[in-house]
Amino acid sequence: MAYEKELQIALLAVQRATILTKQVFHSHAKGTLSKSDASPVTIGDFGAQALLISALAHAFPSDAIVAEEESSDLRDNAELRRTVWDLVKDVQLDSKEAENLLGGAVKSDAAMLDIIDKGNSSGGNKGRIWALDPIDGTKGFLRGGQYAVCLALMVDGDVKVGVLGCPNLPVDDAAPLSVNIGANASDEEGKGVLFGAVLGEGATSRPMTRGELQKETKIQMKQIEDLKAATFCESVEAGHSSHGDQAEIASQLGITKASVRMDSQAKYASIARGAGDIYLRLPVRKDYQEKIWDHAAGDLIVREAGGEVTDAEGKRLDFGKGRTLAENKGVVAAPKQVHGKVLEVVKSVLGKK
Ligand SMILES: Nc1ncnc2c1ncn2[C@@H]1O[C@H](COP(=O)(O)OS(=O)(=O)O)[C@@H](OP(=O)(O)O)[C@H]1O
Ligand SMILES: [Mg+2]
Ligand SMILES: [Mg+2]
Ligand SMILES: [Mg+2]
Repeated sequence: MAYEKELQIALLAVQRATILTKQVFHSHAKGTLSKSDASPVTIGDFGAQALLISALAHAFPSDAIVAEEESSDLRDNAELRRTVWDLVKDVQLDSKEAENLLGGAVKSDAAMLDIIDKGNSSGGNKGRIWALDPIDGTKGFLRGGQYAVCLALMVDGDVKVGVLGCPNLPVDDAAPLSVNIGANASDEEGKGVLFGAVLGEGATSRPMTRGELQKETKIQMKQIEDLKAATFCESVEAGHSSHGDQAEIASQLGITKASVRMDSQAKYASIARGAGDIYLRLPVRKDYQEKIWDHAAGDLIVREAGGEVTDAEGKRLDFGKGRTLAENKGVVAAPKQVHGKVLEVVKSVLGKK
């Protein structure tokens, strides 16, 4: 199989990072700060980024990394730095062999800061670049909703490997998507899934563990004949995608079921496994550029499960333009056989505005 080592390292690294995020999820103090764009970041985001990059830098030292967070808030705040370091230094996988593949523990708090900042690549369409989001859906994470730990490898701008760790999604791929899935999240027994895909080799899911990887199962999007019966997923935050446009599109497609709102790339994962059918993310603000780490893994997982992912104009998402999807607006993800129909309605609704 192509990219076998990359997939294995990515799955283990995401699994290890989720041990840390789950620990923070269950702790009272999440160390939340507000970033310059008013979005939140927590000790879980910093800690998970340090663990992910540490693993990548060990296994693939020459690869570039585009990651969401940077260390300046921790350099300016000794107490916060200590809190994150206290988490990072102790988190390890139960399997010694797996932990060795990731290079073991981070050496010191100073090394941790430098590791976090290795995610500062400007991206592009040359060579091997990892795109990583330590906690996607930080608002959801804080609210007790869905969140995802996201990692993707691009080679010359093309996504080759994608991994999503979703601690609060049910393990069972066939579990119906409840409308509350984005609100009443928990990581109790039976929750926690690792999704993976390699270009040309299909997509899989497996239960998340604290050690060795469990056996994977192939996932496929649901074959829908009748769009009226479709379930569509959208963001929780009305500022992240246009609930109004999405409701209008759904209504024109004849969809009668209420949308399922959840944070993070758990939306891509949920449609890829056939729990939902369609993911609509239509822009609210014309000037917002989507970040590559919010889409790279999900885009590949959906396409490898039999779906098509484009922007609102029908263009493939272009991950080779830097840290953002500078050439794309919005996301329309659906099973291949109905994507054209969905896109037609998206264009018509947006065209009338
Ligand atoms: N204005 C605007 N428009 C679109 N997207 C934005 C915007 N602002 C932020 N973000 C990014 O949205 C990421 C979370 O997306 P979600 O789909 O999970 O959003 S939601 O919270 O469920 O509404 C979120 O990722 P995280 O920061 O990793 O949580 C942001 O990168
Ligand atoms: Mg963020
Ligand atoms: Mg994100
Ligand atoms: Mg994030």
